[in-house]
Amino acid sequence: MNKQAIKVENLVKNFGKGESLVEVINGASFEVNKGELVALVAPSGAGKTTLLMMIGCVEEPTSGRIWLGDEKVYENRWLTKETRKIRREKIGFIFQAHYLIPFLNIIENVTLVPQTNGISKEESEKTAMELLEYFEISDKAHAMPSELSGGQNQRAAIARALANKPQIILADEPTAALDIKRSVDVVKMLKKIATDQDVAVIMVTHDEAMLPLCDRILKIEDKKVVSSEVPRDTKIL
Ligand SMILES: Nc1ncnc2c1ncn2[C@@H]1O[C@H](COP(=O)(O)OP(=O)(O)OP(=O)(O)O)[C@@H](O)[C@H]1O
Repeated sequence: MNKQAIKVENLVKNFGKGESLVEVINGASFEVNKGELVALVAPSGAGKTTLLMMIGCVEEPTSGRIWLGDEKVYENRWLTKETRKIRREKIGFIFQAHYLIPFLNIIENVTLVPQTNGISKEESEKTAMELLEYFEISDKAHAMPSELSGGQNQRAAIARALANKPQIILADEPTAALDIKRSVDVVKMLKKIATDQDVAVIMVTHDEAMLPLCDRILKIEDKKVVSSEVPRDTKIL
């Protein structure tokens, strides 16, 4: 079976035109395998979120090629009209602020996308409860997001990202609002998901303490993407 979950070839992203042209990514090529947790690091403004949003079929690249699993989704244009469908079926997003819907309880938040995808209420609630149990917040299933701690809300947001059984998780600074212990918990959880469910996870982070918990680092350098090993000698909690 093909191990590749994401492949990007010669990707280019510019914003604006003429004098106001901003080149953000210029010729990025890399792959991420199933089961891998990869940290995406670069200075502020270097294009981390932009890159994540292109892989997530949210931001249209300027040129290049993107494969998600075996499917080529972009070659100088989106190869499908239904980028939203690809997003819904293949990708789970996790953000810094958890973005749970405040007027829905936790289980309603987690079942929203599967039900939008046509999964029955019963089946989506069964899967959601399994996920909430896995994340040790099943007792909060009927609580509102405002009744949960920051770490519990972030775990609920990860459960929501997993509810549509994505092949790829794109996490944009998922630990930025958490203290070190909770951050370590979240990153270890992402690694466990990657391993247990053969999901590819790309996690944007500014926190060097999280790097030893990842499998590999992708850095944006000179508008390209380079891969490096994680520092193994740093001791973490
Ligand atoms: N819609 C847009 N229009 C014009 N320029 C944009 C747009 N979105 C992003 N940019 C520019 O692209 C560059 C990369 O932005 P991006 O948010 O991807 O960086 P980042 O590495 O995620 O930064 P940070 O770490 O601060 O979140 C920045 O110079 C930004 O100003």
